[in-house]
Amino acid sequence: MAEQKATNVTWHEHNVTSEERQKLNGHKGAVLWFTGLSGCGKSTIANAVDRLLHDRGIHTFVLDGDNVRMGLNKNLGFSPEDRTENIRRIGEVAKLFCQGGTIVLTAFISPYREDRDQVREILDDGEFHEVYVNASLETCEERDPKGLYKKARAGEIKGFTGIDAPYEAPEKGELELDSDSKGIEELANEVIAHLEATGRLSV
Ligand SMILES: Nc1ncnc2c1ncn2[C@@H]1O[C@H](COP(=O)(O)OS(=O)(=O)O)[C@@H](OP(=O)(O)O)[C@H]1O
Ligand SMILES: Nc1ncnc2c1ncn2[C@@H]1O[C@H](COP(=O)(O)OP(=O)(O)O)[C@@H](O)[C@H]1O
Repeated sequence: MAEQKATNVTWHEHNVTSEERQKLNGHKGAVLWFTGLSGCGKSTIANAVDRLLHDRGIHTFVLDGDNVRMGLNKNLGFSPEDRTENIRRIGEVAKLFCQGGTIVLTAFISPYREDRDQVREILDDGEFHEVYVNASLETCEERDPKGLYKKARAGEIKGFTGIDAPYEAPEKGELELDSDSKGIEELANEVIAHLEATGRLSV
């Protein structure tokens, strides 16, 4: 948990309530937290779901690993402490989007269970949906779209998730996607079905 440094700060209540935002949008806010190894399909699936929802008139936004690391989190690397801070900041940003009524899709490895649980903690009941994109290390290494596994195996990248840094799979996630054997379209539709079943796509 990051400590509160600033003193003399006061929380301001919003004038427009989240119920009013939901009514305007026609749906609730949510955080779809995709987690899994590099190359498991987080980004591709999140963007496919984003497209399907957007085309149905749902307000969405994707927060993506590499993009956030080039801006907001450009001062963070891949040490355990930096990964924790990366996820903490992204969790807070996702919370703001969610409060604004958006369905946020995040695509970060987020390897530590405790860090993901912390994000769950700061959100209201029903808002956080941990989506485990389950692809074996073998599958991810085979895909290796950025050639990073090859570099990690060659010792050119140290502390690479799944090779010489840990990945802690979800134990109580809301949804698990089999990215070893199913295609993007099928998996994206499973996510939509989950959102429908949990009532997030209506008021
Ligand atoms: N050491 C190491 N370990 C894992 N990944 C690495 C590393 N170095 C660079 N990359 C690239 O950074 C992407 C992961 O960033 P994340 O912000 O999702 O990581 S984390 O959640 O903070 O662990 C990850 O992208 P994805 O493939 O999209 O997951 C990699 O491309
Ligand atoms: N279920 C899947 N079936 C086949 N190919 C996939 C699947 N999921 C992802 N891919 C492919 O694997 C590669 C890595 O996917 P990506 O979404 O970048 O993963 P991540 O964001 O988890 O690193 C991409 O080339 C993507 O098209």
